[in-house]
Amino acid sequence: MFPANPILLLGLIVVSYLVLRFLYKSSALHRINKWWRWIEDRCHVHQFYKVPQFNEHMQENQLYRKVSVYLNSLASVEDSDFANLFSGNKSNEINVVLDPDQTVIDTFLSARVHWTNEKSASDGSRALVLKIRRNDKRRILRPYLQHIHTVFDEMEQRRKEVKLYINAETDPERNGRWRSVPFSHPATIDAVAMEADLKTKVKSDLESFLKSKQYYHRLGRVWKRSYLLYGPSGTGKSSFVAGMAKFLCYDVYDINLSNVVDDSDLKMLLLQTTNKSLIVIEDLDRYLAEKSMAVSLSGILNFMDGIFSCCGEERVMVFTMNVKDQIDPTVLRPGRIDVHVHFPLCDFSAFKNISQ
Ligand SMILES: Nc1ncnc2c1ncn2[C@@H]1O[C@H](COP(=O)(O)OP(=O)(O)OP(=O)(O)O)[C@@H](O)[C@H]1O
Repeated sequence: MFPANPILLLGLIVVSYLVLRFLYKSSALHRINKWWRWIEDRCHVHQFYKVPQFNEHMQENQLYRKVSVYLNSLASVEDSDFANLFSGNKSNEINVVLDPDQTVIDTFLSARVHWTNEKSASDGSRALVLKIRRNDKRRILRPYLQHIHTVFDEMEQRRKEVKLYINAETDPERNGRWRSVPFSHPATIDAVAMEADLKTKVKSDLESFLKSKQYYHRLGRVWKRSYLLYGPSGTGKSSFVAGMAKFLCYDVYDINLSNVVDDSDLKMLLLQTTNKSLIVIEDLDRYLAEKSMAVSLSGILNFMDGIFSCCGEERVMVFTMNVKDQIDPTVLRPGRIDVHVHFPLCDFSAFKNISQ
């Protein structure tokens, strides 16, 4: 099959290499692939769905915004012939935005869909037009739109600036009102020195919590999880809380129990927190040991697991303590505390990690 003459064989290899190099350099393979897809598309009946930028009352269509953010995040946007480059909100962030009349291809559950960015010649308004094969429509349309919603929500969550809310106000008139500041704590979970296995376990526990909405709903449970971080002072508990908030991209509500007037004030504070938040009470053991607590033990128990703690979802509660041995076991029972994380005094390897 191959020429016996070595010179001919060498010539054949060189020519094949040059042909392949030419095809690759001239984007001919890319073009052939495009033409093939074009021919293939002509062989199917399609259905079109328009997502206009504005409704008939000229209000912005939220779905348009979601689809547009979703499409601009796809790697295939970069394959379109024209795309615009914009700087993003964060430094080093560059956004690729589809130009009018450009088409981007997406794949979902092995079906290919096309989105075209249309601009109306009459009023300049835009619309995104979804082209989907009629055969795939029933199977993928709804799950695909749901997928776009989910991806959009995740992206928004990652992009938003995390805030720290504090109930620091001692003025009785204003007590119970949250004050917010940008949360700029430099700690990350990775930067906290602790046993590697334990860190991995906590990270994967947080990750699976984020994905467990259906699981909690199926069991009829509120989508929340509580952590107890305990160990001597100065062992990294507060830093770990900051790392958790950053990892989850949740706002932090730091409850200072000294500024809480009574049980119902604590209730109000909780009711005024938002979903997707991390609610922290530091040094709970010290507070529970105080003789003259403004908030009763039952107030604390209800805060952790009572009926009003269920108003809202996707919340993580974190309590820190120096020691948990003297604590009333009802405070620590499962449901009130789901995960216990011990922060021992630094050993030599942890010390090395911190001081690096
Ligand atoms: N394991 C650790 N990993 C990284 N940094 C640590 C660690 N332990 C302590 N530090 C550093 O020591 C300082 C105190 O840590 P942090 O406030 O997180 O401790 P804490 O356990 O919350 O203390 P307290 O109980 O007194 O509030 C911080 O600057 C933190 O960066």
